[in-house]
Amino acid sequence: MANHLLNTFCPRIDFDSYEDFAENFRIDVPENFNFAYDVVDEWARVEPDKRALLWCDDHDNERTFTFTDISRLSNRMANSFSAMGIGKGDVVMCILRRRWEYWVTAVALCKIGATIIPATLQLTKKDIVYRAQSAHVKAMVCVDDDYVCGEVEKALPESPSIESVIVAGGTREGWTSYESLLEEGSEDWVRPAGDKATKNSDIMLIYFTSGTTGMAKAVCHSFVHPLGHIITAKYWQQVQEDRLHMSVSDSGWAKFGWGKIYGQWICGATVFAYDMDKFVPAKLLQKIQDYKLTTFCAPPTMYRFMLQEDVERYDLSSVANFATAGEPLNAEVTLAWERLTGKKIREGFGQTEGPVLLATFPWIEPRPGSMGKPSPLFNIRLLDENGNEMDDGEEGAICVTKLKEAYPPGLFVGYFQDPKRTAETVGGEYYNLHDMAWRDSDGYYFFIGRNDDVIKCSGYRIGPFEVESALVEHPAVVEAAVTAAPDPVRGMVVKASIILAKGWEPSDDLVKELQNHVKKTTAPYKYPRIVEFVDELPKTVGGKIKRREIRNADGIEG
Ligand SMILES: CC(=O)SCCNC(=O)CCNC(=O)[C@H](O)C(C)(C)COP(=O)(O)OP(=O)(O)OC[C@H]1O[C@@H](n2cnc3c(N)ncnc32)[C@H](O)[C@@H]1OP(=O)(O)O
Repeated sequence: MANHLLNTFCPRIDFDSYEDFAENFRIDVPENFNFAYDVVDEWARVEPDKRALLWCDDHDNERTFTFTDISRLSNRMANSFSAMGIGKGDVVMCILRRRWEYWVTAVALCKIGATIIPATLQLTKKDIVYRAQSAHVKAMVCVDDDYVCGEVEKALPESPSIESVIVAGGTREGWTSYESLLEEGSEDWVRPAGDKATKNSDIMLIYFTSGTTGMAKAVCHSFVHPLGHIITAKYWQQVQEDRLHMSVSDSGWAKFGWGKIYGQWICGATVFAYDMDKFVPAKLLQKIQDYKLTTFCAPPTMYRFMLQEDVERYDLSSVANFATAGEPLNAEVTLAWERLTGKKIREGFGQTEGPVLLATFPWIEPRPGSMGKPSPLFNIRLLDENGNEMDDGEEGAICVTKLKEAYPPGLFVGYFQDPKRTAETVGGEYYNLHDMAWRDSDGYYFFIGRNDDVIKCSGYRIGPFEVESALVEHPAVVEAAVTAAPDPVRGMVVKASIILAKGWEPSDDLVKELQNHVKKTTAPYKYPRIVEFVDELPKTVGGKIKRREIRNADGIEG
């Protein structure tokens, strides 16, 4: 029964051209849409043996889950979570790497109507406390990992809202075993009705993501969010029903939502998950070859790392479509990839705040350096700081406009319990992404850079203020400015310009010490890979650090 679900949500799914698609694609959002019942359980009902997930790791473990398996296991977990007192609107944070339990947990919480916070394994105690306190986290579900569980245990005394800690993939003293919860939970679960049913406006998911100032912001997605990813999966990644799709991402990132669950399952594709201990480019290439993946997506940095291997040695001919997003893809990379594999890489663009916004859709010939054209779900415009629309060839900020006319399905609905910031950001006519771009006369968009201080490095989004705060906690540092600096492999890296305290001298040892200090104080991926000791920092009259000046001196526009 091909495309059974897509046809339910979209009046039309086949198009003749990009123009036809841009004009006529539509999603009809059902009332009280719930991904767990309306997608997972629905596939289990109509095609019980349909494969949902093929999972493997670095230790010869491999498991296949059908939609029926995910449906039953999530029923069990929903019952166990409920027995632990987790109900509709409660918040559960998951640090599960790419373990299969993540999928079961996400679906179970969706069934209950609870809110999930996916988080990366690199979080420190401080990050966990901050998230637990600001979102009133009631339970933690974590992978059995000494670092992860250790940081959570350190965070518990300052996180009084956390009532339960659950460990997956092992057992630990003081932690409830995930396996035992699965065993104990009944497989009978009835979709709640009335007040207990989820509404489209309820919060399904919160991502914490870096901004320019302060700690990470809590970006809220409603229960409608998964539908927005139909565009991401079907028309950008071009996933195929019953074929394997792989997106490389830890479950803590929005990229996981983009590539490993929502749109893929709505399209009936099988998610391929490789729960790697560490990213080893050769092993990833081997998996693509061995499992004959049909569609593949990874951040540009991973393609750059793979290109340092002997790519020609691998048979990647099963892959019909390669995609990328997360940071700009250099033209040289896409050209080198095409030379070696015969396929171009299709770039997409978006943020944690929504599904794919611009992409090289199927009818569009990829242009090196371009991220493609707008998704039909969004009224994308390039605007100047006064909200005026820019012409072809002119630089403007990418904005999602006409929010008041029709709020696009999949776009975030605000910041958790922060109505002021929500109103300022998405409460008006348009949402400004603060990403600068220009458009050519054929309608292709080209990324220029951020017009704020947020750093994109190796596909990560890093707020300079968090790193500066970590640095000034060290006695050697009087002041620090954190900016992006270009890097051939990682795109950008974090650079710290530091004024030392009296009595401290620049040295390689001190650089290492400061880097390790940041790794311990804030998530390790944020540490400055370049450290420069300076006598003074460029400042405004008001004393604010002019990060832009440092960036420009390093050759970065904007
Ligand atoms: C569209 C989107 O949303 S994109 C998706 C979101 N982003 C991503 O998925 C990120 C993609 N990028 C990556 O995964 C990585 O950068 C990779 C795999 C490409 C490269 O990985 P690595 O170079 O090994 O590390 P990474 O960039 O994560 O940096 C983390 C650093 O902290 C270190 N580190 C990691 N965990 C810890 C820890 N618990 N304690 C101390 N140090 C740690 C790492 O060793 C690394 O330091 P090093 O380079 O000095 O060895």
